[in-house]
Amino acid sequence: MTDKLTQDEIKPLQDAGWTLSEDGDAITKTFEFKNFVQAFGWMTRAAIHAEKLNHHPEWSNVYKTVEVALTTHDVDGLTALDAKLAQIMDKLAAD
Ligand SMILES: C[C@H](O)[C@H](O)[C@H]1CNC2=NC(N)=NC(=O)C2=N1
Repeated sequence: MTDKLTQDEIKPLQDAGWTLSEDGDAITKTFEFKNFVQAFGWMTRAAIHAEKLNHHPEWSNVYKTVEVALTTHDVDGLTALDAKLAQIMDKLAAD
C-alpha cells in the first residue's frame, strides 16, 4: 500500500465529492449531518474503521460539520489506504 495513487485512481474520489489538495498530496471533504450527535456518531464509526486500517484521518468537528483530510504521512501523498478510508467514510455517511 505504499504506491502513490495515479490520477485515474483519484478521479473516482473526486467524482464522489473529494477535493484534491493543491500539492496533490491529500484529499479533503466536508461532511454535514443533521446534528452534533449524528456527526459524532459518524466520527466514532469511522474511527473504528480507521483503526482497523491503521490509517487515520486529519479531521475537525464543529457542531454538525466534520471537515476531513486524508493523506498517507508515510509517503507524503495519497495511497490506496486513503482511497479505502474515503470510500468507507462515504458509505457510513450514506447509511
Ligand atoms: C506507526 C503507524 O503504523 C503509522 O504511523 C501509521 C498510523 N496511521 C497513519 N495514518 C495516516 N493517515 N498516514 C500514515 O502514514 C499512518 N501511518
